[in-house]
Amino acid sequence: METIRLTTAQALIKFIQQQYVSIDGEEHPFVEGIFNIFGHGNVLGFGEALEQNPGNLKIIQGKNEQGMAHAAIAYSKQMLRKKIYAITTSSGPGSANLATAAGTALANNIPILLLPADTYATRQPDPVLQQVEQEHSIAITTNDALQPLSRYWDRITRPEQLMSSLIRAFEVMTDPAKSGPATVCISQDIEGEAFDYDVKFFEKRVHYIDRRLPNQRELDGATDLIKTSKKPVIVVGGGAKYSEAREVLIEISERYDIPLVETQAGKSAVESSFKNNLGGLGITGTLAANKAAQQADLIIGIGTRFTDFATSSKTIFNFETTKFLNINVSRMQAYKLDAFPIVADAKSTLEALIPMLEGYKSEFGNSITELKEEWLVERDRLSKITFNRENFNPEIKNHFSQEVLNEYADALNTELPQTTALLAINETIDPDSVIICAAGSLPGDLQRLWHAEVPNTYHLEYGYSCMGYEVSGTLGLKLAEPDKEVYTIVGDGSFLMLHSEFITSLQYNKKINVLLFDNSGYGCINNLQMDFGNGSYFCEFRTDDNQILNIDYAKVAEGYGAKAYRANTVEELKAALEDAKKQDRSTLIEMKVLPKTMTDGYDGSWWNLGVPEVSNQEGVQKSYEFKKQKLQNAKQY
Ligand SMILES: Cc1ncc(C[n+]2csc(CCOP(=O)(O)OP(=O)(O)O)c2C)c(N)n1
Ligand SMILES: O=C1C[C@@H](O)[C@H](O)[C@@H](O)C1=O
Ligand SMILES: [Mg+2]
Repeated sequence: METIRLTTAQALIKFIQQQYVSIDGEEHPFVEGIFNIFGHGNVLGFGEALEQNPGNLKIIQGKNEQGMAHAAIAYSKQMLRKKIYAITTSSGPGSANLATAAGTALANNIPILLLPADTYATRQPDPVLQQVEQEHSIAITTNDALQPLSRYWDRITRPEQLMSSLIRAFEVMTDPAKSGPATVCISQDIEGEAFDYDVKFFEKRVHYIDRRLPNQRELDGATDLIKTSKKPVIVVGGGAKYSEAREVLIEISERYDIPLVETQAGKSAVESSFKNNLGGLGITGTLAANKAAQQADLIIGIGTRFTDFATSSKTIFNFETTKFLNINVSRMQAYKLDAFPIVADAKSTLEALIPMLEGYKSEFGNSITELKEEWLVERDRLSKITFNRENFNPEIKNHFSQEVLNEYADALNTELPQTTALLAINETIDPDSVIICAAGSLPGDLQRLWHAEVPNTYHLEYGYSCMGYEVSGTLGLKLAEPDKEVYTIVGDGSFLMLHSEFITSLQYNKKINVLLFDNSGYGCINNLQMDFGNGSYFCEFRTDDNQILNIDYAKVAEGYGAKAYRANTVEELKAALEDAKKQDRSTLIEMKVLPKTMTDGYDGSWWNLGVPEVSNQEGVQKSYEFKKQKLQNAKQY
């Protein structure tokens, strides 16, 4: 056997450069690059291996392990899971910082390769710097915390273990049904230990991402269900986007009058202007989509996990009469809601189904257009909200008095409502630019209001809805879309939680644009607590003497070296957006927006929250009674 003597880290770096994927006949390398933050756990092993043999890998120094992993997730998500970045971190806190990102990748089914360093295999220096110690087991390290957050997890304590481990990791990451984070932890002494590796291990390896085809039984069952339904509705989930099913979704919808409604992950699989696209479903959905869903006697879930928030899946449908048909590459997902399951690729399934439905028409007829038009009137209204200091009735009603709203207007020196600002942005930025968001009130506003007219230009991380994904993710977006403008849509809370990769974007000249909506608080959570009968409690950003915090975020951005703008009117905002397009370095536009001016929920969408069963507050008691009533008609599982 021909062998090559390499350290474990050298072998790993050599191997990942030889991994290719083949999709629809196109082949390319799977690993684009590697983010790093070096510490004592990885600087010698991984650092040396990368310095000696970076090959074509793009090497990027991150500023926070979670942040750089979020950038990697966004890159992979935007590349429709066809390419990834790997991440090398030190041990202990460096790897612990990956936990949030691993969860984000897992919840969203996004492949990334996490390579945290681990404690010593020899245990000689134990406890090494940053090693935690448990009384009941010496084998547990910080990296065990990543096990439940990884789709694949392994610990390398011998150089030769690397071979079988990496083959498994890449098999998992390149399988659409299992895709998610692969975590390979490497004992830091083993990173540098050498072994005579079989040269075959380093030969080019192609992972075929084939489209799984539906079988005849599945197709017949689906045809029967659709043909016997009067009002079927298609839920376009993330799987439809990854499968690039745009054309077939439009075709089935147009030919058979079947409305499309979108999840956060599915939005922009089909452009918003498509006549039968009714927009977002669920608690953050549109009036049109939720009305169609309530009328439906068949829900066709395509590549959706049916999360209850993004689809109101357990409450919005009529469970006495509505049937479900799920098309999903994951058997686990396809089983949900007692559906008739088709375990197959979305695009291939629709291609096969379309001719089988010949002669069918739903009973929606013109009502799809009517629902859409009714919603567009509402959207237009939301674009024109203006504040006044006497009798302003915000979208989120009966929470703050006029006095408190005026206090915000004075403290933040603004009269800008959130929906007005957001729709001005939608109007001003180029349609092929890409926006990203993850948490707070903005995802709801976006799912309802944003018109994405170019496929794959709406990037929402709403599987984990992780604050801090937004700015970090935009760096990954720019790596995936180097020729487009990319925009972070972010609240002040999320910005404060994590924005360290903004600096990385400046460092490597990867221009991103941060659009910061500052309402001085955790606005959506404040809405939740007050909606359910509580007071305003620790969700506003107020000082001990009750003053509203006013942070100069533009100055913060300038301090980093970015071009910054302050825009508190629509005119200022539009001018800033136009000027930002001309810049070649990262920009930040700070908008002070009034609280309670985000969108509210529409009829039919409801969210099961942990409302206290007993409370002295009348509002809480009423909320609990309402919940009990709602749960009577909700699906129990
Ligand atoms: C990492 C993380 N921690 C906590 C939460 C819970 N959470 C969701 S939204 C939110 C507040 C968001 O505030 P901000 O970004 O200012 O947005 P706003 O709601 O004010 O528009 C919190 C604390 C979360 N989603 N992610
Ligand atoms: O708790 C939450 C409520 C949602 O409104 C928000 O978007 C999400 O980030 C969250 O965590
Ligand atoms: Mg806020």
